[in-house]
Parts: sequence; structure tokens; C-alpha cells
Amino acid sequence: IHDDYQKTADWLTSHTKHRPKVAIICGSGLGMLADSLKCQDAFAYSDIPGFPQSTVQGHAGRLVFGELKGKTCVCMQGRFHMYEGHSLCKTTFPVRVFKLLGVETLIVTNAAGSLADGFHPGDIMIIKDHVNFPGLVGLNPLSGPNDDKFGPRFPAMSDCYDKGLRCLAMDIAKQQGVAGFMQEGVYAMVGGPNFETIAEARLLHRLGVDAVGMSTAPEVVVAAHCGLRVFGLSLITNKVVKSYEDSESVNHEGVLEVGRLRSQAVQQLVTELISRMEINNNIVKNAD
Ligand SMILES: O=P(O)(O)O[C@@H]1C[C@H](O)[C@@H](CO)O1
Ligand SMILES: Nc1nc2[nH]cnc2c(=O)[nH]1
Repeated sequence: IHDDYQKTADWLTSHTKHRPKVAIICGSGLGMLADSLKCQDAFAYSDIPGFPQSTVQGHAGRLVFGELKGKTCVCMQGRFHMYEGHSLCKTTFPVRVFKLLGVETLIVTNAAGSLADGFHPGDIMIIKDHVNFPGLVGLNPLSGPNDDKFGPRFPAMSDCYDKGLRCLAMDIAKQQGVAGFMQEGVYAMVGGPNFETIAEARLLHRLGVDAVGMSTAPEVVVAAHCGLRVFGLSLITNKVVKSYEDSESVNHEGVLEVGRLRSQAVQQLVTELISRMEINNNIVKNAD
């Protein structure tokens, strides 16, 4: 299996001169993060050997290499979800390819519905921790024989969202004048593709979940397993309906619309974070 990742990494290395240290996975409606990369080399997923295909609207299906503020990055314009029918190994395939390409830091973004009472559509939540619901019942990308070349059989997950990067991102948000809609909280992954029932929403709320979505946790588990430093952002695109009296309901178009609304703020935050992070070692530059 290691060979499959290596073949894809070798193909990419022979098709681009970029050698990224940072990888970004763009969530629903957040694909524009890739557009600001300079000196781009872009590949359709369908042209990359071993890569799965994106099937969801708002996920373009392109891997884009380029420079952001002098740092070399690779950006997934579109991710893979379990509900598309991919195995969890497939949904997380690119993360191990990034590791083999020399990436040290993974930035994950997603669109999510909020359960926390003080959260509103348009808020940006720094992910402090996650609840991997599929993982809790054994749907885990690390299931099966362990590949010791990537990491240990029983990896710790108690510190998978890097604290230094979380603090730095909050400082940057304050300096950019967007602290008013920044939050920090716990993201839960559910399988999807349906949105939550009211009973499910109430359950998640009672369990202390701040935002819920259908991705990210497997990618982060695989990244933490192979020693990548991780930073995650959820764009809150809707409130999850928790009341039988509430007549509102969520839809994917609305999710993409909020993505467009906040695209610039997310882009500015991520760009500045990458610009300020030290990438050849694990020391994060403090805010001025
Ligand atoms: O890829 P992400 O997690 O951003 O996508 C979210 C979850 C569903 O795929 C979709 C629902 O609108 O957005
Ligand atoms: N599960 C889930 N995923 C989302 N992605 C964007 N909004 C939502 C939501 O309300 N629930």
C-alpha cells in the first residue's frame, strides 16, 4: 500500500518543480483559497494516478501547487467524503501523499452547521478538537494492518490541533479586525449525506459539540498518525435546527452561499497564518 502513495507522490514530483511544506484542504465553497497561489501548477484529480474523484458541487477536483507569501503550498480544491462512497483510505489518500512530498503542516477547512448557542452563520471557528463519530464505531482510515513507515499502531489524538497555530490564528484575526466573528470549538464528523434530524441535533448539542459536518476528522487522524502539524477552520454556514417549532431548514446551496460571503476573510486569515508560520521546524513565530 505504501507503494501506491509513493507512485502518486513520484508522479507529482516529476510533473511540478514545487516542493510544498504546507498543504491546504478546501471545504465546501472554500475552493478559492487555491486561486491566490502564485506560479501555479494545477492538475485535475482525474489526471493524477491513484487519486480519487470529487463528485460534490462546490468541490472543483483540482490539486494546485504554488507559492503563497513566499511559502510553497499544495491545495486541494475539493475533498473526498465518506458519503460519496469512497473508503476512508481513499478519502484520506492525499494526506499520506502530501507527507511523502515533504509537507509538514496540514490546514483543513470545512463548512459546518453550528450547535453552540452563541455561534452564527458566517462565524469562523478555529477547531480545537474533534469528535470522530464514524471512528468511534470502527470506521477509521487507520483500520487494517498498520504501516509503520507512516506512524505507530496506536497514535495519540489528545493534541492533534496545534496549539501554537490556534493562538497565532486568533492573534491574526484580531489584527485583521475579524475577531468579532471568530470562535473556537469542537467539530464533530457525522457520516452524512443527510443533514441532522432535530433529535440528532439535540443529542450533539448535549454532548458538547459546537459544530457538525461530514468530513475532516479522518484526514486529521491520518495526518496526526504520520506526524503532520494540523490547523483546522470550520466556516459556520448554518445553525443546525434544534426546535420542532423552527420552520427553517438547511440546504447545500445555502452552505455554498455563506462560503462565498466569507471567502475573502477566510483567505486573508489562512494567507497570513501561512506567511507567519515557521515551516522548516516546529517553532511558530509569535504575533508582533
Ligand atoms: O467538505 P465539507 O466538509 O466542507 O462539506 C460540507 C459537508 C457536506 O459535504 C456539505 C454539506 O453542504 O458541506
Ligand atoms: N452534518 C452537517 N454538515 C453540514 N455542513 C454544512 N452545514 C452542515 C450541517 O448543518 N450538518
